[in-house]
Amino acid sequence: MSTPVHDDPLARERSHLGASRSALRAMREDVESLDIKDVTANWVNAAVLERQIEDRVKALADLSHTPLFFGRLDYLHPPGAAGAEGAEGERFYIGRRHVHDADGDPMVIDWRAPVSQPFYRASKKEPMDVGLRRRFGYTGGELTAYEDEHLSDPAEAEATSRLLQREIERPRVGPMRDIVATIQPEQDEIVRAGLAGSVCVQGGPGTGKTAVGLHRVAYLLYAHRERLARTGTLVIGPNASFLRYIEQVLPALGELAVRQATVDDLVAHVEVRGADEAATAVVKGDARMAEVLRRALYSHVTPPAEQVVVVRGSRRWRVPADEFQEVVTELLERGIRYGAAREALPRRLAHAVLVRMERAGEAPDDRVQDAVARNPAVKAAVKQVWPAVDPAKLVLRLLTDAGFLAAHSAGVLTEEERKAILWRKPARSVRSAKWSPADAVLIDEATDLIERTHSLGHVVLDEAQDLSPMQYRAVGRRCTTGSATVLGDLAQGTTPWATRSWAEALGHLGKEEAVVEELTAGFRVPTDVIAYASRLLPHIAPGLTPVASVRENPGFFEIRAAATAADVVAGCRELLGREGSTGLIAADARVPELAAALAAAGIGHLAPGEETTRETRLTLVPASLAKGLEYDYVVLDEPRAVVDGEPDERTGLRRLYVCLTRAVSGLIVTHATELPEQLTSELPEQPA
Ligand SMILES: Nc1ncnc2c1ncn2[C@@H]1O[C@H](COP(=O)(O)OP(=O)(O)OP(=O)(O)O)[C@@H](O)[C@H]1O
Repeated sequence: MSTPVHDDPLARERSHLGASRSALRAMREDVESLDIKDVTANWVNAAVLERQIEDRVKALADLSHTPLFFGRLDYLHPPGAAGAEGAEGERFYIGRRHVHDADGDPMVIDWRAPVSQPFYRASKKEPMDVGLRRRFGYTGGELTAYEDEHLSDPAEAEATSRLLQREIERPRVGPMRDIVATIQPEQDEIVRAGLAGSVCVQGGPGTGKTAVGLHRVAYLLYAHRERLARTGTLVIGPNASFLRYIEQVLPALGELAVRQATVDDLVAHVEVRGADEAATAVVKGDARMAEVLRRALYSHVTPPAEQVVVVRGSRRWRVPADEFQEVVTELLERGIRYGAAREALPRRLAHAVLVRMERAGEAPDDRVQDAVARNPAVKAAVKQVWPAVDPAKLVLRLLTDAGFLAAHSAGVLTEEERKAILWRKPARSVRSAKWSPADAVLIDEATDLIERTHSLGHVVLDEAQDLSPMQYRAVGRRCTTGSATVLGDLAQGTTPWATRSWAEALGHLGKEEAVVEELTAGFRVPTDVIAYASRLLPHIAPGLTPVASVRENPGFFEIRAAATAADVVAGCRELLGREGSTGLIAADARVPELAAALAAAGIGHLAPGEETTRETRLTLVPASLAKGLEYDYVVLDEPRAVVDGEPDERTGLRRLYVCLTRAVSGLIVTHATELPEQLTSELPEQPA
């Protein structure tokens, strides 16, 4: 005889799941059946409404692979009555979205709601009025398990959650997934930090920085929906393949309107077709360039040499040069943007004329002031004294005209630095110039000097350690009136201008007040592998705390000699025999040879960021693109070549650190040449 439903907790939970699904379906049908003809006769409104309805229907979809709820909280007392005798607390199911029944009573509560917070934060030490915390386990969309913690029961021992562990250990397939079911308390604190403040997170590889940043955006959009819908949000990542890897996390959380971009995308004022040598890019990325640009721009403002004479009818009105100068000085001192001041200038001159008209007994009104401001003599005077400047042309001139650069960088740049940034082959025009990424950032700075950049409500900046000071400024001006979440790892900085300290970076960003948090629990890399990679830490970022892996599965880790590319491919074939994704990471220069060897062996492969399929689970990853990505299994080819692929040893070792920390379940390091000594210093090499 089967157990009746009311005695079988799992059956009861399944029945709640079924009921929640039906309720969600009813919510969706309600929206679908809205007849907008009744609501609006205007076709523009109708089109807007229709789109909103479509979005809402999309947001209410019941996705079979994402369980509707993953947790349950039974509170001890009703809200606001903690400690009240006799009254029972409510029960809430925690999921990705809010679901209510026909009466409007909640069936599932959004994970971001305040009542959901104890699901992530409550502990035996601080139960937050939670009597029971239940986690649910699913297999193929079916609710198959649950796990209870009685937080207020002193007799119950604290235990690690098996379901949590299972989620952490699950094989990785396809793009990044959300972690709503298993956000850890220290991560949750960052996720739910207020919108007003900026947060900076230093964390080693796999500590969940990217995950935390994305969940923070989702949380902020929930808590400040209207404000952020107006002001906008932005997630910045290091490159297109990384953005492809993370792009599905926010939509899966119901957030479809978050822009994701690289810093290069943000500053794409010109077509970038060139590249700088490291020494050049370092100078161009230095914050002192902002001062050079400012000086160069304002050198266009010249003291008025003559009076302005405005002829109206039979009368002539004169604004003497010294009064004109006073207006100019006042505008310079007010610190408004170059362009705004230039726009204000004609009206200021017109005002001076109007004052004279009034003194002469006339009674001019606003229309007269407008007309005077548009008078050709006023326009000509403004053009002379405060000319329009094109930001790209300004940068072009600085980079091509040695005299102009010298004049405006005196005392700011050294002679050597000037030489480093002057183009050897001067371009004739903005269009024909071979702009580099660093040049585009300079143009962005100049653009902002002329016209204020639009500021968003919140910006998440991932892999921040690689930004130059000028890039930080470019990001900072996109959130001057908003806040930022800055994520990074000083040990993974691989650009010549990589961040040395977060305080410095936050200064360039204009967010000096940001709190710096550290995450040290590692969710990706197995213990043995992270211990091996951490041998590099004293050489690449002394003082940083090594990551402590929370994975129980020891994974596997092997170092083996591989004389040829075919040996490397053999390693890949071995790993492809296991479940999940495999990455072959190699120095950029070795990628073509390995691609050929894979093809010769009949093994198909993908490029980073491309989605793995059942047939193709191997990604060939150039070391320069490995950052931020992860694979179940990794073959890391020739560490020495990875190090040597960078301009200096420290950067090389940092690149190697990034590459060594991409594996979730297992790593094979293959090498034909000797391993870098910093890796071999502790353990003798295992036999091949
Ligand atoms: N609380 C968690 N529960 C389950 N998985 C988690 C948790 N936190 C992070 N992860 C997983 O760990 C992996 C690493 O996370 P993430 O990529 O965000 O780390 P990171 O700190 O940005 O790493 P890197 O420095 O290498 O870019 C991801 O697969 C992520 O989903």
